[in-house]
Amino acid sequence: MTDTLNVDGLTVHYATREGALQALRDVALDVPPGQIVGIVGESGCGKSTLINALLQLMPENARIASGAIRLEGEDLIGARARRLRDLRGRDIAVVFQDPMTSLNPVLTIGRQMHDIQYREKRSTAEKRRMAAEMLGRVGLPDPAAKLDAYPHELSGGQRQRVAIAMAVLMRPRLLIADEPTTALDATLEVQIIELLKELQQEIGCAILFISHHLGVIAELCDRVVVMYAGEAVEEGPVADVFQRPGHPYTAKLIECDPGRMKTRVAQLPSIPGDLPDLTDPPAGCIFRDRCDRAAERCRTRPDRVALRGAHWALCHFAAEVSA
Ligand SMILES: Nc1ncnc2c1ncn2[C@@H]1O[C@H](COP(=O)(O)OP(=O)(O)OP(=O)(O)O)[C@@H](O)[C@H]1O
Repeated sequence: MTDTLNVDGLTVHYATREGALQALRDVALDVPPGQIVGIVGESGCGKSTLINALLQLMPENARIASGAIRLEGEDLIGARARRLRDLRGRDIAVVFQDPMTSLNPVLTIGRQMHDIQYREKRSTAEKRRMAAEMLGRVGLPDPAAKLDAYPHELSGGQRQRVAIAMAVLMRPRLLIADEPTTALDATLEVQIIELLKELQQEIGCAILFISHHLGVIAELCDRVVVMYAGEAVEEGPVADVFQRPGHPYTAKLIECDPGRMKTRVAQLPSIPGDLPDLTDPPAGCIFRDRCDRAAERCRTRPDRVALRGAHWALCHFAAEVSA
């Protein structure tokens, strides 16, 4: 079956005064239909660059040096601007950390939910009914009245629910959720995660879920991709990756504070050292300078080492780390 999203060998550079900054190097990932794939990595690992590339909304100094991005087999990098607008308006929905990114402050919620159904052949009354029903589904009290409210009249949690309701109303093929719960308190976060799970099962879309929270990824996702300094360094089924990581970076994240897996602390554990300079990344393993296991061999670039099932890690010692 064709993957909903397929990213292959994606390399993105930013032009900077110091030279080309290699924000993504040879990143590959697949999101199969109906699955939830998580992406985890510390700040600067390239998550935003990846999302912008997926949406083909990149800053002027960005350049896709190589690779392919396919939505159900259709190449997005070569797609025309009009086709991309169509895809973004219907097939790819995004829920951002700050719901105001996707809500228009000067339009009522009802108007925005009406507009998002622009391609549906429904009457205005029917669209309004569908919108209210969706607001009810995401747990907003008094949904019909909320349609006449402006975004600033709602709380942050309510706005995020509206953003999710709007995304789901699109019935997208791919939903990209970019840290959608990071700004919310823990109780709300649980509710939003439950909601995403439920709606995903209902509409059957694939989800790419970006988060700093290892616990949330563990709870929500089928698979996880761990990113470090512009590279996907490990990927596999969530339980397998978190229980038996094959990359020392993943192992370190988990080892630094295993309690976080349960308590969902909002930040990734900090591990000693800094990200490498991406205008001049080290040859060989990208994690070498921060890794306890670094050896002479790590001066050469590791290949993917296959572990159990569809689990791999980009480390010469993956089999030992995982054991
Ligand atoms: N427009 C830009 N020009 C130059 N460098 C950039 C630009 N945008 C991002 N970068 C650099 O690219 C690298 C990846 O950044 P990116 O924002 O994708 O990471 P991130 O994982 O999303 O981090 P965060 O969680 O902090 O947003 C970083 O080194 C960042 O400084």
